[in-house]
Amino acid sequence: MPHTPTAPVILGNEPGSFPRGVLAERHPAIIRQVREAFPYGPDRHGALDALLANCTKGTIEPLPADAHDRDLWAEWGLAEYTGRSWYDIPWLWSESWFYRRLLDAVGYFTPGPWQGIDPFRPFKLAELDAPETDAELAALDDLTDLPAADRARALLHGSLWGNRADLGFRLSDASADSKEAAPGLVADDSDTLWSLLPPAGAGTLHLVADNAGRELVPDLLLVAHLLDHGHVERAVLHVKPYPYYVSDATTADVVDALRRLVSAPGAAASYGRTLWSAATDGRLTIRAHPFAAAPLPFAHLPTDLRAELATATLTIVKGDLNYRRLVGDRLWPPTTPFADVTAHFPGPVAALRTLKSDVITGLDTETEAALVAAEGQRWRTGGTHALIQVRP
Ligand SMILES: O=P(O)(O)OC[C@@]1(O)O[C@H](CO)[C@@H](O)[C@@H]1O
Repeated sequence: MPHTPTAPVILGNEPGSFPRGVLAERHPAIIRQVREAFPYGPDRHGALDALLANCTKGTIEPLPADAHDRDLWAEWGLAEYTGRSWYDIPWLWSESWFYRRLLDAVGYFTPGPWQGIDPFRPFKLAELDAPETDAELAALDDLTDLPAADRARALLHGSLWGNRADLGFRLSDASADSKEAAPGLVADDSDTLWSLLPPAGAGTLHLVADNAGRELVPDLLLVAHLLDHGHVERAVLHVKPYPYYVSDATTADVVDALRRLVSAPGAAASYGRTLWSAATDGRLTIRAHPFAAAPLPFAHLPTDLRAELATATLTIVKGDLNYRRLVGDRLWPPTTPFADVTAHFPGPVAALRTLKSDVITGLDTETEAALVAAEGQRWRTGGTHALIQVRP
């Protein structure tokens, strides 16, 4: 019998816990920011007021009878959680539900003037247009003279640390921008990662993207390098089908990032052109599967997506939320082997993640002890540590 490890699912009801803070403070802050960012009329303000009351004090309510995705949410457990407090059900579920309901409140799915308007777009664009993005793109010129393998490693680290502070994280943590990245990684399987992506590889990379802007740009640069240097023949970029977790990338965000790259000075533009032509000839495809915004762990991948990922040479899973979905949003003992908790995944998988929630696996005993001695449990959520974990 294979060993199937398990641990308590994270809920939002533990007083003083990080998840409870997200439900009780971060979500109201996000409602406030979105409200202030658009000239919504009284109907939208009323709907945002109702959501604020519901998500902090109310219970999970059914979707309207004509909701386009009623069947999906039924499959994803809505009936089981209806009538229960947002705090008492799996945190992963209530967070996804928040973004789904926020989009309802701003009219994203309703025929009318606000249909399809991304409520997070002003924040995403501000980041893409920021001087820091210019500086990051200009730094690519310095990589040009490096041997290709060193450039690849630098781009891998760019993609990893690009995850450091997503916009949702920054809304409730004013110091997130100024935090120094810890020098070391808490786990580093990058040698295994490179062994799965040798030069002259003929396979397909799947990259499950996380945030737009300053995370997506380095993700795209890494993909461009891997395509350009023949590590893979094709790449598939998985994005969200609708705005989610404030800064998660959608197709529109990929377009913005690509346009930013091709119009940049210096080396950045040639990465952009590589990607643009790969998209044009089918070597780079974008996928926005509904399951990308599902409130469930990847152990519940639907059949079509499971079959697709089974053919991948490697799937790179970016970011904190995708890590939670990959290993299961549970309070694992930190030394639980990463290979055990990802055994369900249909092919080789790599996680690139900065640590922004309680979930962690795959640490060795010494690393965990050193982190606890230095920081108590703050290292789990502070966004200053990172990992590269691979299950071949
Ligand atoms: O997936 P990302 O962008 O790296 O992080 C998402 C995040 O900010 O949102 C969750 C709390 O809302 C946490 O899992 C994590 O801190």
